[in-house]
Amino acid sequence: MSALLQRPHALAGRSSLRTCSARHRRTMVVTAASGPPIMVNSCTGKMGHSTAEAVVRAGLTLVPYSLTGQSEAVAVGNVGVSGIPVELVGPTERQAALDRIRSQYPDLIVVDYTLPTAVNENAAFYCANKLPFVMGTTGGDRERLAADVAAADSYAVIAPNMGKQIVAFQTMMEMMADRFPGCFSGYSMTVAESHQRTKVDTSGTAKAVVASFNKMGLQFGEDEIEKVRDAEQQIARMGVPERAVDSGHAFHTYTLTSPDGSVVLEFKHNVCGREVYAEGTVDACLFLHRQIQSGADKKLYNMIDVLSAGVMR
Ligand SMILES: NC(=O)C1=CN([C@@H]2O[C@H](COP(=O)(O)OP(=O)(O)OC[C@H]3O[C@@H](n4cnc5c(N)ncnc54)[C@H](OP(=O)(O)O)[C@@H]3O)[C@@H](O)[C@H]2O)C=CC1
Ligand SMILES: O=C(O)C1=N[C@H](C(=O)O)C[C@H](O)C1
Repeated sequence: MSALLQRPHALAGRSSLRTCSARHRRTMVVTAASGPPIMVNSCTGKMGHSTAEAVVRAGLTLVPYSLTGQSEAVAVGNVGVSGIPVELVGPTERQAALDRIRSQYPDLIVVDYTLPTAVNENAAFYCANKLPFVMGTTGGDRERLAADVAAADSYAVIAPNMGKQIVAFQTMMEMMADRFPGCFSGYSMTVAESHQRTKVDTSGTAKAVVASFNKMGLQFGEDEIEKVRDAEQQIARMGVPERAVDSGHAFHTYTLTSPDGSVVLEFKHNVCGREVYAEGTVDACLFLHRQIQSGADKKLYNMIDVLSAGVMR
């Protein structure tokens, strides 16, 4: 019997899916529903694992393979997602593995929740293989990312936040910027974002919201966003519940103040856990599948497109 990684980063012994998974794999192939098969990279991470669980919850086929990084998890062989063994594929085997996977799941859509350092290389790999993908990973060179997708003429949804209600907030900020450009001219702003201490980059969501505030007249650079990663501050100052400090949270506060201090506006969005993003990621996959099936001319989307299409559950 295979030893599985039942939770991300909880290595549970060494085994190889090749020796034990035929029975499981047969089980997984029959779970096919009306949507596309979805391969989640990387199921060893917090977001990847949660998204893979959401795929299963939605009754879609979870492709039982996951591209991952260099960690020892690859040596263990597989990770358990809702009882399904998912084989981990390291960087050196990924092309050969993908060729095999594609012959079994020709319509697959890839989800990427990896690390900022992997974003561009992974996207280049998906583009080179003409794989439609949903990129939830933040950071990396975002301009290059968009340019690579455009050059490859590939289908993709790229967004720093997949949570329906947060995407709605982002949309509202974009609309406000379009409708009232310069409305906060002269105001000053502070932005604080708190995340689990393993988060290496500055929040991509905060960067996107700051871009809208810039259009509203605020002079504010991405480098001025305060990253809160200290547990004591997270609890005492940001109000993060203790249980969410390490397991995953995203608390954002944007405070806008008039030149004389007489007017203050505060925008806040606080999320504990991963589920809201995971569910939105499944919506993005279903949306992308629909666009591909209809042969849509537009190929590169963000989550505001997905929300605006009215397809978020
Ligand atoms: N768009 C959205 O709604 C959201 C986006 N995010 C973003 O998702 C990303 C991941 O976050 P989170 O899951 O918390 O991070 P984790 O650190 O928990 O997971 C990252 C995973 O990426 C894997 N990895 C590293 N390098 C590669 C590679 N080259 N190819 C494939 N896999 C690789 C790691 O595996 P290994 O150890 O084997 O290297 C690890 O399991 C971040 O950028 C975060 O900002 C997070 C929440 C919501
Ligand atoms: O790493 C996280 O956790 C999150 N990352 C995304 C970001 O960088 O904005 C989305 C959300 O904040 C959670």
